[in-house]
Amino acid sequence: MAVGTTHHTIVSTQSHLWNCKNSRLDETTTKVGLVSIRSSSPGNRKLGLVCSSGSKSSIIDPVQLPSSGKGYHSPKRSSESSLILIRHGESMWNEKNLFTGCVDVPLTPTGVEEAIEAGKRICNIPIDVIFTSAMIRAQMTAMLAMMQHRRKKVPIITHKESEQPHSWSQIYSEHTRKQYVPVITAWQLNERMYGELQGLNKQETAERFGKEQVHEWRRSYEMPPPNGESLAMCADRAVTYFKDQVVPQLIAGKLVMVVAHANSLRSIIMHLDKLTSQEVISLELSTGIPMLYIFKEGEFLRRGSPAGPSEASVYAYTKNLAQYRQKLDSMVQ
Ligand SMILES: O=C(O)[C@@H](CO)OP(=O)(O)O
Repeated sequence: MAVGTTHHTIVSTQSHLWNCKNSRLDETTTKVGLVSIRSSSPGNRKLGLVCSSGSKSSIIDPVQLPSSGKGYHSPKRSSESSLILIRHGESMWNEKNLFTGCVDVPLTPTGVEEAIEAGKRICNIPIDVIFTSAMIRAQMTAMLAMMQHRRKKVPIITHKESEQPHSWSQIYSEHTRKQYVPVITAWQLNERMYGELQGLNKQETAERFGKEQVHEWRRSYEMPPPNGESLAMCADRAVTYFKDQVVPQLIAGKLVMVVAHANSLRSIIMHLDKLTSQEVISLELSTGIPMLYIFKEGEFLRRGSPAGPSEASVYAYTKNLAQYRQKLDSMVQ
């Protein structure tokens, strides 16, 4: 099956990327499966809708986050940056339908294809710094995606676990330094710890404990699985890390990519989109689909999933991205 077709199938079986409770599933959007999100508190936020036909997608109505002054404050108020979020490609335990959590499982060949396809979709979007979890499935995805980037910068993992690996990995050429993208790995972005469900089959667990109980363990905000982390506990570390380490990079004008996991990213998206604990129950992320946010004047503006490197709508939103793409077009590859 062609890579592009694989993506469409995956997304449409899972119905959506951002699908919140009470969301309206528009028939015309199900092909790539993105739907609008209705806010539970009317007037708080406008709907964002990405719709698709064939292999193209475009954004109809960008999300407006509240302009209540609660956003991040940047010293350079006019600065604008972008944030790409990607859930890793299919892992060997996704394929077997096993609870994975903090077990460090690699990608399947399909996951490798998904990562490459994700890279093609974002190959015109500049990336200055990459954050991944400490897990191999996220790191494989980040590296494979970067192989597709037109700028051909080399992603290099930054080892800061102690002084020695850090000092032993210094780069002594200014020219070479300009040609790399630092990859910062952080356990805080790891998948939620699934406790005693890790390694169990999801279907068999639902049969044993009941579908509703298992759904609550998997999707509710507050309820942890037995001896594992709830989404709230996962958010405590993942969102804290995001605020402490990722946001300062964006404020400094850096273009950032974060490659992580279904639930660590659900907690981050819940924060970015200001979803309630009810709304986040229905938030599902497909493997290997990039999601773009523009960070502007201290606010995150969700821009959907770039369908391909030449998708005009992604670049139409920001002058910087458009200029960067023009520059890439004019460069001899
Ligand atoms: O098993 C896991 O670690 C996660 C992600 O694959 O499962 P869930 O579908 O419950 O988010």
